[in-house]
Amino acid sequence: MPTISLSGIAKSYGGGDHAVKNLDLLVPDGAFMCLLGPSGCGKTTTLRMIAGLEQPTAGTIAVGDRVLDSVEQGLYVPPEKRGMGLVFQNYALWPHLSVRENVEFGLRMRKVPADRRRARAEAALEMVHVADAMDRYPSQLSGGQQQRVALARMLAVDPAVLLLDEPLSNLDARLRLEMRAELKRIHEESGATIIFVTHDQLEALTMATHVAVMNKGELQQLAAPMDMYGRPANRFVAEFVGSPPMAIVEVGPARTELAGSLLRHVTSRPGNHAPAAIGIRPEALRLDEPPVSAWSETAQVEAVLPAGSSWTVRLRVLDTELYAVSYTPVEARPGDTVTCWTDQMHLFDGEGTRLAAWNAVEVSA
Ligand SMILES: Nc1ncnc2c1ncn2[C@@H]1O[C@H](COP(=O)(O)OP(=O)(O)OP(=O)(O)O)[C@@H](O)[C@H]1O
Repeated sequence: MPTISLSGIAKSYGGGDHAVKNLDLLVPDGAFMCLLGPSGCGKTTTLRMIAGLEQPTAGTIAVGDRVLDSVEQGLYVPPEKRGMGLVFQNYALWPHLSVRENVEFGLRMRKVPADRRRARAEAALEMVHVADAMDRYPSQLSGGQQQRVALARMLAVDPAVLLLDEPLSNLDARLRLEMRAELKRIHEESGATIIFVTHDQLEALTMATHVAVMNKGELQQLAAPMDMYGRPANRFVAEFVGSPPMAIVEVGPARTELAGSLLRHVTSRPGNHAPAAIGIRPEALRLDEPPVSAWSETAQVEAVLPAGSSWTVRLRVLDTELYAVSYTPVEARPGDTVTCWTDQMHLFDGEGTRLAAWNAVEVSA
């Protein structure tokens, strides 16, 4: 299926505030696109408009040359004629139908002959690893299995576009992890285009080929996951993507001692102007021997929080608390004085936009 394009899409409900504002988005053929953002940012509304479940109040949605919505031309294609499969957070399986019958349901509606129906349902259930529960009823399955059956029901129809709205939200941590890997495999095997709504940045980073971060109905950035992490377009994306979040140090006129120290380092390099804020990711704040070119300060260790494979350390650096995350064991104890350093900072201007180029300390990711 060709590229899905949204141009100038807006949506307001009953004349109220805009749930989605002037959205331009290209979803390339075969992409795994995650719409990521906090609750209420317009992700679900965007997905529902692509599905045809909501009509935009302005703009155009097209798949290749085929226009699905055009407010200007008064054009609207209903959901069943869009050739897209949908799975929502509250996946409704028919309780009176067996797993197999549930998965065959969509095929039956499309008048697929019985033998082919059976084969495709079985293949889809194999794909999501619930084929052994084929003859059970939904009430006899765990939440995770039900979720997989909902996915199989959609996959059996073999849509070129899969639209998924927080489909893993009801699963426990282990199943979520398993299903993420599963969805990634299904995407690679089927070649389908997937649009996936989530507010979980880890989910987006681990599965997507493209991440679209939204806030307050507006697209903040569209990028490949690691680019988004390494080069966030603005403060919103910088703070939303990454866990623990990036520390942002304001560099206003009444600045903290830490801000002053960072600023001296930044502006000591030729060509660097004073930013309005400086961001440091916890994993970029290091506690080992600093290279000469890095910014460094002495710090007091306030707390060490081991988490199995990583150590989070709360530090007091001059007059400010900062968190460092280390993936090698931290020997320091509370009360110790250590040296912390970084050579990876993100500089933001007064509008919150990340300053594009910052020589010598530009994040390499
Ligand atoms: N049917 C509706 N009627 C009125 N307002 C709505 C409707 N659906 C959504 N909204 C509003 O539109 C905005 C965007 O909602 P939307 O559901 O798209 O956000 P979201 O990012 O998917 O959030 P969540 O993660 O909580 O589902 C919100 O302010 C919401 O209150």
